[in-house]
Amino acid sequence: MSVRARPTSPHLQIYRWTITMAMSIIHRATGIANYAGMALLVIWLGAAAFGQDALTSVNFIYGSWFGQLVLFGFTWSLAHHMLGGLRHFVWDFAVMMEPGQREALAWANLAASVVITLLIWTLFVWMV
Ligand code: HEM
Repeated sequence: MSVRARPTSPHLQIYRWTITMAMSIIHRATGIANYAGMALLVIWLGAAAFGQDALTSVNFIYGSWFGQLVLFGFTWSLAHHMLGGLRHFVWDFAVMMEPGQREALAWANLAASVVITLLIWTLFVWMV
């Protein structure tokens, strides 16, 4: 029996990628990453409350190259998500929604998140 091709509804592999679409997906992904990152913060605070040995162990893991990579990613995730939240706040006033404006805002979100992350790490990690 031959199967008749059914119409396909649009999905990610069909839509042309745009920066606003990518930012929307990244906003949700960073929201999820923020949950995981907050768990790392709670583990660190818990270890500090537990005692010096526990704190030293967690600091050792977080201070390793992999730990630093994860924390760097978490910093970027927080910065990117916070700026994304502010972007939604701007849209709440029904501005910056026209073609060109929304793309500019999305690129600014991405660029500022990288700048803020590098600034935080420069000031609070690399220069300390
Ligand atoms: C550790 C802190 C945070 C966590 C764990 C978190 C988590 C999340 C998650 C999982 C989502 C996705 C929800 C969904 O798509 O159904 C989300 C959406 C959102 N977050 Fe956050 N978030 C955090 C901080 C923030 C901050 C600081 C802001 C604002 C400055 C913010 C603004 C928003 C907004 C506006 C949305 C909705 C976006 C939309 O409608 O598409 N979030 N957040």
